[in-house]
Amino acid sequence: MEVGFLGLGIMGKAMALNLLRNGFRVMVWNRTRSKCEGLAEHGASIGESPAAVVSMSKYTIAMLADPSAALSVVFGKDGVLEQICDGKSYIDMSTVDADTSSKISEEITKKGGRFLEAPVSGSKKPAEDGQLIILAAGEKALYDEVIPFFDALGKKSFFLGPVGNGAKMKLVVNMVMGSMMKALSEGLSLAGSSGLNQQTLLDVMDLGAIANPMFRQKGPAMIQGNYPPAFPLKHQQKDIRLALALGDENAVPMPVAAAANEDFKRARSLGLGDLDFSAVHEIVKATGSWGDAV
Ligand SMILES: NC(=O)C1=CN([C@@H]2O[C@H](COP(=O)(O)OP(=O)(O)OC[C@H]3O[C@@H](n4cnc5c(N)ncnc54)[C@H](OP(=O)(O)O)[C@@H]3O)[C@@H](O)[C@H]2O)C=CC1
Ligand SMILES: O=CCCC(=O)O
Repeated sequence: MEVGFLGLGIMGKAMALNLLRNGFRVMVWNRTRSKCEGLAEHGASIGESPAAVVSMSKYTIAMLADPSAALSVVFGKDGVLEQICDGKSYIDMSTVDADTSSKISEEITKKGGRFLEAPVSGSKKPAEDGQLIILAAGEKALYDEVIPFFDALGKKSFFLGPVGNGAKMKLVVNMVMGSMMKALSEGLSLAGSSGLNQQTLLDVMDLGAIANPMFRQKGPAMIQGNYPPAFPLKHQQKDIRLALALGDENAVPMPVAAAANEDFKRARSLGLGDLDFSAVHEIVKATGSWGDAV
């Protein structure tokens, strides 16, 4: 099967490579063209625009930064809408809000195309290893048809019903994740300030009821003040902001997530947006009594 792929950032590059490794013919496009060259070395062809990719592909997958990127790639000049038509499908795996996804879905289907939203849980390494968790919603027949792609990209796919449910599920998960990251950061700071060994704190937590891969993977680097980007902080802040908006719409109070959002916003304002989201630790450290101030 041939497939188009739009957006070759941290996630998109790894995902497109996995499709190639699994024997699919892939045509890629990225706003910054230089990022396409690495994929071409692995056998991808390069499209000159999103429209060019859609014109050559029965299925086109997108993995873009945020709602504004997702909308501009579809609605902009030389965008997806210019070539989508009966017989072609668009699968947006970016993390966006339900309104953005619905807008895209409506216009694609008006043109006769089919649409699926399919944001993912799992970061750079799971993307490289084809171990993502796929949260799909939209047209069920299309979901069934693209399972071979999802099998190459992930370890488990969920079909969650109408368009919007995938986006919402993803935002809820990342709202919890952002709040947990703030809690971990406060725990490390409190341990340090109280004269405890921070690695021992991680070891203790890893053996008990709150053990989880995120603490295990990010904790040691946070102690060292290292934040190589796997999940960029600017995207975590976008997700928690969109989750808070979903909370507003549904009158769900979320004071913990709102407090975490303030720290992620502050981190962005201090230029930490392109680091891993664990860099929020620099903000927690700076506002406490332990560690180096930002
Ligand atoms: N990293 C992670 O761990 C995870 C990320 N996600 C989500 O996946 C999506 C991609 O994340 P990730 O790969 O980390 O992000 P990156 O920041 O690494 O990549 C973003 C991609 O979006 C493109 N882009 C940004 N703005 C525009 C625009 N206006 N028009 C066209 N293209 C644009 C970038 O192009 P260019 O190269 O030109 O800048 C790049 O290809 C996000 O929605 C993120 O929330 C989901 C799960 C995990
Ligand atoms: O959206 C990013 C999620 C990162 C993860 O699930 O580890």
